[in-house]
Amino acid sequence: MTELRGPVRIVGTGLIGTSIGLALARLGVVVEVVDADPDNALMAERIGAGTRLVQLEPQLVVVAVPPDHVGAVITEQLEQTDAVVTDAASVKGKPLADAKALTAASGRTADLARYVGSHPMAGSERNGPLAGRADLFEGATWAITPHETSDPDATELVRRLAEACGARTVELSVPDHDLAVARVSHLPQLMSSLAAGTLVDAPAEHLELSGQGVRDVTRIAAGDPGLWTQIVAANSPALSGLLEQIRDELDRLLIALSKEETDDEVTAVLRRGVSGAVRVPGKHGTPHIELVTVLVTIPDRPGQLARLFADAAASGANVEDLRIDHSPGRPVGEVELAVKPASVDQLVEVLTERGWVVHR
Ligand SMILES: NC(=O)C1=CN([C@@H]2O[C@H](COP(=O)(O)OP(=O)(O)OC[C@H]3O[C@@H](n4cnc5c(N)ncnc54)[C@H](O)[C@@H]3O)[C@@H](O)[C@H]2O)C=CC1
Ligand SMILES: O=C(O)C(=O)Cc1ccc(O)cc1
Repeated sequence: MTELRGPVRIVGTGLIGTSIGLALARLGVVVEVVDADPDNALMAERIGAGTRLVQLEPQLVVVAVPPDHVGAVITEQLEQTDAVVTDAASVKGKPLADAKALTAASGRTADLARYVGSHPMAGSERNGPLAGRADLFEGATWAITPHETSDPDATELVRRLAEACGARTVELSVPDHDLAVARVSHLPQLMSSLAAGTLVDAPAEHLELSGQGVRDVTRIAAGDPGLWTQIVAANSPALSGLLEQIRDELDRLLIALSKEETDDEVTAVLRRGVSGAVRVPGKHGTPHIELVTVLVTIPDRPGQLARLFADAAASGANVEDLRIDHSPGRPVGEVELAVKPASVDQLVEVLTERGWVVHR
């Protein structure tokens, strides 16, 4: 009963809906794509995320529309089908409250047993079907958020959906989910936007000094302001608490900076940051592991990265993470390889032997 057999109907074929469609279609699941914007549904179909008209009843409906519309679309799909319905919205409290109000108004509260919320914790700052990727959720975490009356079989089917997309699932209550994402997703988005916003009036020659740090901090600021306004507004209670905490710390920092002796307070802020940053789990949801980074200078010529990886592999080191800092106009780039401490000596030795310029 809980096997994911399909058909799966995807309502909303933007970045997330198209990526889910591509992942399922790859496994041979029949996918139907629906979108309020016919061009987006057509584009999703053309790139292989599903078909616009599937004559069969869906087993599962995935609602991947912006948060403000999710509750209404969930309700509509519960009414029109006998399928299990899930959604992918970045916030779970508001869609559930909207769906409860709408199903109560039409006397169909019992339908909600077939609804189980979910949230894939992967995406990008891009939107629309063309940004979709079959491997977007590979190795990512996917939150499953059953509510009080969700049917356990429905919850299991939604878990199967996440697993079919290559994700690992975590089950959370709706309020817990919203608190968690306020910390790990919505606050970082606002901090990135605030930092990037200070660059709007910066002179071009200041921006020329930009390195990897500012790129890292501002990457997600490029996210769609329309979507993020809906996410932030829907999660305002959880976010307000965190923003008040940041405001208090900013006030303390400003007072410290206005004094002659600022070092202790500034160091305290920076130390707290180090302690928080190491708590962020590593890739594939595994606990954070201590890694050592090795910086390699790489000539800007075709084939150099492939040669570097082959040489790194020859040393026996497994590259756990990778960053390429390549400023346009420079004849060389820097590649940062992160490896386990036990393999770093051998890596540096082999790379140096083979002519690479390596810094630790
Ligand atoms: N962007 C991201 O990185 C992530 C987004 N999400 C969530 O996934 C959902 C979709 O986000 P994206 O794919 O990024 O947005 P998107 O803007 O790329 O796609 C949204 C799609 O929904 C369609 N749509 C809007 N209202 C509709 C309606 N009433 N009925 C049918 N189609 C409708 C739009 O035409 C568009 O094609 C949102 O709820 C978002 O919170 C979840 C994880 C990551
Ligand atoms: O771009 C990134 O790194 C993200 O983290 C994307 C993202 C955006 C919204 C979500 O609800 C979940 C993930």
